[in-house]
Amino acid sequence: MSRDDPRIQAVKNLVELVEDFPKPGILFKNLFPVLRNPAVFNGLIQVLSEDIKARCSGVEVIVGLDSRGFLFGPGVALQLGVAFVPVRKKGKLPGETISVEYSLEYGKDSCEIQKNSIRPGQKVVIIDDLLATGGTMKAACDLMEAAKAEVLACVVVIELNELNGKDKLKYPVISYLS
Ligand SMILES: O=P(O)(O)OC[C@H]1O[C@H](OP(=O)(O)OP(=O)(O)O)[C@H](O)[C@@H]1O
Ligand SMILES: Nc1ncnc2[nH]cnc12
Repeated sequence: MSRDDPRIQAVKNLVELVEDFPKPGILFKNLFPVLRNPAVFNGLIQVLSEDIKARCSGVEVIVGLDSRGFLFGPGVALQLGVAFVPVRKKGKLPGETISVEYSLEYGKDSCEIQKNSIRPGQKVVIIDDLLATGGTMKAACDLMEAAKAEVLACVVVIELNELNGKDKLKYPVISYLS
């Protein structure tokens, strides 16, 4: 089981916990120290890639979420020899886009992909650093459905179990730390 993999334990040891950031009451889990340690960062990319290869047969596209999904998605896509496609927050992508709106704690936001970036029927795996309420990942799943892609799994390094983000998602969630 990958959660017990020493490469994941090494990641766990580097996660920085910051109280009351960015707001009072939030315990922020910062993965940036992992990127300062090439051996641990590489180990994480290897574990993610091995699991996706084993569990998401036929994956054709790794979809990374703006912005911290961009830290891990491209490395995994390179390992697997498949495409990387970014989901961006609104107004950042040129040309024709597909957008979906999603709810935040206060108000709404939207995210987008370039219309020609994913073909109907393509098998995709969505990657982000962390699943909290699940609103961001749900919006990405909705975008994939709008593009008629087939979502094989949602992969995050950290899942905040107490927020039940998984309940918003109808696809398998693969996570490593909580
Ligand atoms: O499950 P949710 O409640 O939607 O929260 C999880 C999202 O929040 C964070 O991103 P953030 O919006 O802070 O943007 P960033 O990656 O650009 O820092 C995190 O990287 C996830 O994308
Ligand atoms: N607790 C948390 N730590 C890091 N990123 C987050 N995004 C949403 N909640 C977060």
